[in-house]
Amino acid sequence: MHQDIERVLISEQELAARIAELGKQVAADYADKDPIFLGILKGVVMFFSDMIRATPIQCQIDFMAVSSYGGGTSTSGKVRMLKDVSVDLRGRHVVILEDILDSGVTLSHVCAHLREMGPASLKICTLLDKPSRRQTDVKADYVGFTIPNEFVVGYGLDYDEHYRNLPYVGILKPEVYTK
Ligand SMILES: O=P(O)(O)OC[C@H]1O[C@H](OP(=O)(O)OP(=O)(O)O)[C@H](O)[C@@H]1O
Ligand code: HPA
Ligand SMILES: [Mg+2]
Repeated sequence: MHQDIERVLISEQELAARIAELGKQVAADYADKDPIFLGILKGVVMFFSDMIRATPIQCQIDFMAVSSYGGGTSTSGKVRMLKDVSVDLRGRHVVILEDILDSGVTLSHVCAHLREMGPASLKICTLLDKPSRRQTDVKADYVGFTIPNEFVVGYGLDYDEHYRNLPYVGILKPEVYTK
């Protein structure tokens, strides 16, 4: 295990098993809808690639890049859009794929932006949900794991742009971000 990790919260095996289940559920719900899976970069990178391979239906993919945490462990409250969608969402069934729903500031902002584009439907699929931190009333339609109020990294999630390449989700030692 990495020296900065206090403990593994979700192992590689647990991630794979849960994503296989989520993929089956989303595939059943969207089988005839040719959905657009819209990933919110950068944190979603690993979940996105595993999730779409677990969802073997006709679909398209696209990405937005937004950032609000910078080098901190709580939201700055300001969501910077670094890359907008690049396909036409009008009349399409859109499933947002996210790594984590925490304060909800990011997804509230993203959903408001996407609704203006006139999708036929808009749903949220998040690997991790941390409801204890919520500041907005956004709710996910598909949740991989509900997690406690801890700052987690790995499997795409970062602290100050590091740890994204860990294959598991781990709790970061508080001394790493309080020093
Ligand atoms: O619910 P919230 O409190 O808004 O937090 C969730 C968002 O925070 C992280 O993004 P971040 O701004 O760190 O950008 P990144 O994906 O590039 O790491 C994460 O990937 C989510 O998009
Ligand atoms: O717990 C977290 N870890 C990493 N990035 C995050 N963005 C929101 N919450 C988190
Ligand atoms: Mg981040």
